[in-house]
Amino acid sequence: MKTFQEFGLDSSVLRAITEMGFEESTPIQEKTIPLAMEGRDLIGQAQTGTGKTAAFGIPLVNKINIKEERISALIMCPTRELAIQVAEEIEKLGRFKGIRSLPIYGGQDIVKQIRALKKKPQIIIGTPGRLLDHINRKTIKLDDVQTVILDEADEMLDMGFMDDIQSILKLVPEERHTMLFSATMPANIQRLAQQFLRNPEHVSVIPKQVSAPTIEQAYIELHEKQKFEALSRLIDMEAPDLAIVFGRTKRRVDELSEALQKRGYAAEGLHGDLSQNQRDNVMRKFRDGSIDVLVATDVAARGLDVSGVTHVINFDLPQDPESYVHRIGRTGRAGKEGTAWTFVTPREIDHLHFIEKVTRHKINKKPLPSLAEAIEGKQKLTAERILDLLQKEEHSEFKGLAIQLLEQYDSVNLLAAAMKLLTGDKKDLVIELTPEDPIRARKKKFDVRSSGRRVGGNYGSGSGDRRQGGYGSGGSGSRYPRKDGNREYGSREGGGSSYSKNREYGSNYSGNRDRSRAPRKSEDTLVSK
Ligand SMILES: Nc1ncnc2c1ncn2[C@@H]1O[C@H](COP(=O)(O)OP(=O)(O)OP(=O)(O)O)[C@@H](O)[C@H]1O
Ligand SMILES: [Mg+2]
Repeated sequence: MKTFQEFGLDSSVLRAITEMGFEESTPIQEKTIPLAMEGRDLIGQAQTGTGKTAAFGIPLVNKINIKEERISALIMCPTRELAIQVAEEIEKLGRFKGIRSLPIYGGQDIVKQIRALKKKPQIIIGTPGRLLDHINRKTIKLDDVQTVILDEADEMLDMGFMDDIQSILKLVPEERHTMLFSATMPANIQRLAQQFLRNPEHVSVIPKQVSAPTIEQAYIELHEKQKFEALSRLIDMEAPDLAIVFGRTKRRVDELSEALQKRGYAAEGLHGDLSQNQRDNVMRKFRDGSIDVLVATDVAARGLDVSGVTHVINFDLPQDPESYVHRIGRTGRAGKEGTAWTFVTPREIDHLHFIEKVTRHKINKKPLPSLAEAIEGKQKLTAERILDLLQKEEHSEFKGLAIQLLEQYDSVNLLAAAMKLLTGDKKDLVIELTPEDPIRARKKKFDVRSSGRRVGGNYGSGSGDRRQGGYGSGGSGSRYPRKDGNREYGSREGGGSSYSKNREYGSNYSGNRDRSRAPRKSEDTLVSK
């Protein structure tokens, strides 16, 4: 791999890269940085957690003229959390150069944003809904934008952001540098690329499989009713540092996070019906480790980079292979190991096979963890906690009492009783979750296709165009059942502006659906029951 010195970057940018602890470039960075520095439009695809943010961030900050007092670059992201995170990375990369960057997303006080915009940032990192809102208010002008980056481009398309992106890009000069990035590039991304990019270079570093090889993947076949018990056993057994548990709907996430709390786990939920404050709090607690289980809808599936996530558990099977790839990609990042477990009900097995086929990776079956294994795991953890405290020598105030007790009781029994108390077993607490419908795949046409030319390592699950706004608009062709207004396929963002209202997902907009994801065409492989 190349070192960053070899790219001919500005010394202030190199300094920032060094401070961030990056020694060598990752494969996607090695390929895209030189091309981006030449100003080539490109589509960049690489596995989750392999540094795509810096792959576009480094050439971008390198290029920005700090004397510029107008917005010269725009990065668009599908969710607020991702916009915040990407903005932080850009900030880090640009700090020695003195670059001004600003995240702009829904749910945050717009007046505050307008005030921050007066400081003349050169780079804006935003979610489409709120960006449009500012454009409409004329608080953001795009006439001088020279570079546009769409992070998680396929997701933005899939969420029905196409109109918003089109409206935004119409206001950006045609003479510009445009780049798209994602770990997954379904064939329909071609349409977006044709429209927005000029003679793009396809850069793909997807070796054989779409998911990072550092992720150990397994599934457990079980019935809906067994899921909660299985989850708590898994957590006890595996003792994750940090885990993300994905649920299908907001209701699921609420019920599940509450249930986990009742059982004594430090868990909280994240979905698009929470206020931005709540969302920020949950993310902060997860990042600093004050909670260790994040229960989330697909709002957390894309792009989020939290170090220390050792486990991803798909409590509910994801809707499509892309979602699977991104969800499990929250672990096993930057070369670290990770484990991804997926719960599959018997009726969903076909869908799981479809995911395996499209992602070109066999997912091994594992047995349901037994109660004995769970207990053993929990006991081990308790012992570790005790030994940890012993080493830190933070227990002196209990020594007097310990001596007294040991004079009267047997030491083994005493310690065992203390451990039982510490282990805090609340297994007798009965938890009942509202069941979710199974996801089912259509029997025929499991072929992995793409329309015409492949986009890099495209695995082409979505061969058809996805119409916009199909879901929730009353059409009968939706592949998702409509009866459950609680569904969320990833909270997207919206700014509460007039045009984004009926597609507002991220804020407190009361619509149950978080996004109007379009149905795939009939020849596609996924359908609802
Ligand atoms: N050259 C590098 N050396 C070491 N670590 C790096 C390097 N580049 C990026 N990283 C780190 O790797 C992690 C993953 O990077 P990033 O979030 O950009 O991945 P990604 O490819 O965008 O993943 P996703 O597809 O999930 O969005 C981050 O913590 C980032 O700081
Ligand atoms: Mg990313």
